Amino acid sequence: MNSPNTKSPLYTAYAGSALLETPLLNKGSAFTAEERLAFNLAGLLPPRYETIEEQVSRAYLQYKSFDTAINKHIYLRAIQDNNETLFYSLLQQHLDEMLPIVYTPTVGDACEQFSDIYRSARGLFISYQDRYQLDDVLRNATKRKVKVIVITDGERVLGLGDQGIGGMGISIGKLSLYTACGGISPAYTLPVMLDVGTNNEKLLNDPMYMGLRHKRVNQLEYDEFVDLFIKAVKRRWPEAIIQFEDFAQPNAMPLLQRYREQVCCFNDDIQGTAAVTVGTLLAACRSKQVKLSAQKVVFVGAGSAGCGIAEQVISQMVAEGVSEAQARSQIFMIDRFGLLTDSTPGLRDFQQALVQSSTAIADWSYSSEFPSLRDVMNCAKPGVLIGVSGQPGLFTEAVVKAMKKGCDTPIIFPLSNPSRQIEATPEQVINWTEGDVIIATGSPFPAVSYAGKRYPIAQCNNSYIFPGIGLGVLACKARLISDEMLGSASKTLSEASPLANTGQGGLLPAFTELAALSKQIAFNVAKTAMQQGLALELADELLWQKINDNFWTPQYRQYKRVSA
Ligand SMILES: NC(=O)c1ccc[n+]([C@@H]2O[C@H](COP(=O)([O-])OP(=O)(O)OC[C@H]3O[C@@H](n4cnc5c(N)ncnc54)[C@H](O)[C@@H]3O)[C@@H](O)[C@H]2O)c1
Ligand SMILES: O=C(O)C[C@H](O)C(=O)O
Repeated sequence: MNSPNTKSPLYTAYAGSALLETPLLNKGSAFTAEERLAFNLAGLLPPRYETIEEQVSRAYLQYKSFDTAINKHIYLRAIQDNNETLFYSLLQQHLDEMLPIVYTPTVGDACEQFSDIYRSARGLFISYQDRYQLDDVLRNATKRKVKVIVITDGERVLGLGDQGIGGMGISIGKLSLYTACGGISPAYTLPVMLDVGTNNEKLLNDPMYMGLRHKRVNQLEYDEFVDLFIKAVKRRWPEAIIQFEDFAQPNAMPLLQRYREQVCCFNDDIQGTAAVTVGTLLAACRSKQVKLSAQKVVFVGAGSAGCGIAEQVISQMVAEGVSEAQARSQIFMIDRFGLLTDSTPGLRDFQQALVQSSTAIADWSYSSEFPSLRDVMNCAKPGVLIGVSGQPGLFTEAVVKAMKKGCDTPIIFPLSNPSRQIEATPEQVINWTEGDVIIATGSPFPAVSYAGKRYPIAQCNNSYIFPGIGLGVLACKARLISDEMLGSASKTLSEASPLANTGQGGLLPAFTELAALSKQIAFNVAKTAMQQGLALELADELLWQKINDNFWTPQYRQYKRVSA
């Protein structure tokens, strides 16, 4: 299929009900009289011809008639499975209102209830049983070229743990954002769920559960399966970007390390999160007129996201001129048992470089084996606090007040998703700091009013980053995705901060500006890839042209009939 975005007519052999049942092609009541004749649609549609704007108005009315977020989600997914152009047109016109329905927080409910609310299949469910027929499975997916794959095994969905096959909701949701915010045509995207079983007893005992009903396969079996999948993708679509999404901690980093030099891939929870958080931190520091390298930064949750962000913060501090040792000494990672130190047992590889030395904290006073979050607040006096634990309520009033006592205008980012897993709500943080705080969350929260002032809440979510990275990689045909390319996305985001640029407005640009921002991120990411020899050398003008050519917008094209 040609890019559905070009103005030329689209030639298709589909006709009659097959055409109406193909969501990428279906126009419903917008098929013209001429098309209805040419494609044997007479009698299959109500007589009136409608524009996409009229269809969007009706769909929005219907959307509004649902009271609960999950029912709205189910309704939108049904439109997506019926008519993708209409779905994206509707989403684009109501982006602020509908992103929380398509994506976090509602996507968390959709994953938890995946088998209960299941209507129709989308994407590829590849089960462990299919491991020796992956070429056939990928061939079944689509005849088209696939450019972006979002893959999950559903083991750590947001902060909701193992959701087994329900993780597919995340792959679908992320790809919806690739299209809505990064302009990647839905024709070229593929959500994938690798079903290796689940350790979630509730799901294993649920008669509705649609995934494999056994515990997750062992590590050797798992690694072999993922490897077979990556190799099969390489054979079928050698240029596709693979985005790893919501893998649990024991697999997230090892998979990234194993494949990042072999295929064009990235892990959104490690690298996308690091890029968006450093970009947002830079904006916060700029609006406070301080340097990130002058801050002590505390993380609650030393997992994939926390350690990924920490390493990127260190790189940024080094870029600002401090030594790596100095930068590392300013990072405090807290996990279940307290601060990670060089005497903490059982640390994972990626946590070991992020510990505090026992000598550095020798004069701290604390009562348990390792300093608690509160102890760290009192003793280190950090300027930045980041929550990526998936555990609600960890930023207590005492913790936030202790932090405020030790610094001016703390920067506090409770990033755990979905909303109900957040470490402290924006309202709590603003009350406890008496409004003297810079805050960003991972899920959307409404603005807070405090003492006559309105505080918009920035959503420091990966969705600011990955659509632009995908668009840039596709435009320049980058072979790999480097840390520098992610750093360039971060910098572009920070430069777009209304608060840092003007002293007013949100810390991050509105989601409605994401399409323009994604194009700018794409451009800068592609330039970095070229400088590193990872992509085609293109003149700026040609690169912009490729970005714009790749940017799909939801408009109907005129169809012409070709015989089958
Ligand atoms: N930008 C974003 O919005 C964004 C991006 C990525 C992840 N997240 C959120 O961050 C959370 C973690 O994601 P992850 O990929 O790092 O998961 P992970 O499982 O790799 O890490 C979570 C870590 O938190 C630790 N933890 C659990 N309870 C704790 C406690 N009481 N105190 C301190 N630490 C505790 C765990 O031991 C683990 O190391 C999730 O809720 C996810 O939704 C948000
Ligand atoms: O999915 C999101 O909203 C961000 C992040 O990938 C997460 O896992 O929370």
